[in-house]
Amino acid sequence: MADSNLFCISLILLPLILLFLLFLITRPRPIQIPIKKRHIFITGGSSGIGLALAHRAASEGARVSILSRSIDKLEEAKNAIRQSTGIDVAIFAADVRDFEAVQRAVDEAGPIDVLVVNQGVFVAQELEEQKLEEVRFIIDVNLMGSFNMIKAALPGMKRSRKDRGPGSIALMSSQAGQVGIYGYTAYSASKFGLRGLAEALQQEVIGDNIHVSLVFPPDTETPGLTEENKRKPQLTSIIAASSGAMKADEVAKKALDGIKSGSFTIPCNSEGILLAIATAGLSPQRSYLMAFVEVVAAGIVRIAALCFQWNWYGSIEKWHMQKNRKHQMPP
Ligand SMILES: NC(=O)C1=CN([C@@H]2O[C@H](COP(=O)(O)OP(=O)(O)OC[C@H]3O[C@@H](n4cnc5c(N)ncnc54)[C@H](OP(=O)(O)O)[C@@H]3O)[C@@H](O)[C@H]2O)C=CC1
Ligand SMILES: CCCCCCCCCCCCCCCC(=O)[C@@H](N)CO
Repeated sequence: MADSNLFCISLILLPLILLFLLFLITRPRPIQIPIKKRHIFITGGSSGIGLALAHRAASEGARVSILSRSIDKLEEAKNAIRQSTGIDVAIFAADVRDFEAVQRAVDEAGPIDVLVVNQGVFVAQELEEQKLEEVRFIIDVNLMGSFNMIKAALPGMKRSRKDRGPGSIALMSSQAGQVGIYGYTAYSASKFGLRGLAEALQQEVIGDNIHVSLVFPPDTETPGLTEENKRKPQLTSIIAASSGAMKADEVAKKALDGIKSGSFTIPCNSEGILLAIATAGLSPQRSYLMAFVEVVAAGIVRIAALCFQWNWYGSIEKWHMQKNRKHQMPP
């Protein structure tokens, strides 16, 4: 009897002790990043997720700047945002691969409070089929382009922090930046790279009151995805379907809410929450409640992850079998 009482008490007490311990140690400390009346600078803001973010930020009362290459698409985006919100956004035509051009845009735009590094290109293909040129293009735009953007914006962001409150740098990764997916060797590498960049950068800029976020969307309905789908290995589509698809505006809402609440990791759907727990690793965590979930769910989520791999390798095996069968058929 006494034994079972003790068991019941520890069943309640142990989680509470763990929760309290995590409350004491989780770092960095929680932060709120206001958006209203602040300058938000969005790369790749002329299309898809970036455009949806620009819309939202403008309607929430932020001063918005968007940057991308095509001036026509920028003008079109500006007009669309003006029509739906009555607000004018500033537009900057530059290629993120060109540091000088990016620097000029940043200087002209003025002090940035929230930088959203969202530009990205994606061409899914088996590495054996993909030209090295295309690999380099993906790494250059997604990873080096993000370095260029941050290098250009950071000095101004630091300088203006004291009188302008907390700043934020948010990077658009992808669920393919949490787990490698067939057809995404180059793309996954570029997005995994962003995580290393973000984790290291957060330690470097916390002292300047700048807070880093990483957004991990699943497939999202955008002009970019439509283009990608024209030429995508079947297995890439099958595996990516494990996480379903979202609308650009839904992703933009998750991203903006995550940025405002200062989250380091921003998942976008329920599979994304599982992925975030499964890949928590040594990433910073501001919420002791999320830290609690990560600790308690780690084992079971690893089992779920292994089930997903089991399912994916099953699809790969089946696909190879079908391919071989086709090859053996007489003409
Ligand atoms: N859609 C999806 O399924 C998912 C997308 N993501 C990520 O979200 C981000 C946005 O994707 P999405 O909205 O679909 O993409 P879109 O292709 O719809 O838009 C991409 C934007 O980036 C700009 N851009 C592309 N290359 C450059 C460059 N070299 N310099 C400056 N701007 C550039 C484009 O304008 P322009 O071409 O005129 O330069 C455009 O504004 C990307 O980082 C992507 O990897 C993550 C998960 C899923
Ligand atoms: C522990 C359990 C985990 C469960 C969930 C696993 C699901 C993973 C699916 C990954 C999908 C990747 C889509 C990439 C989208 C993208 O970035 C492109 N559309 C852009 O090209």
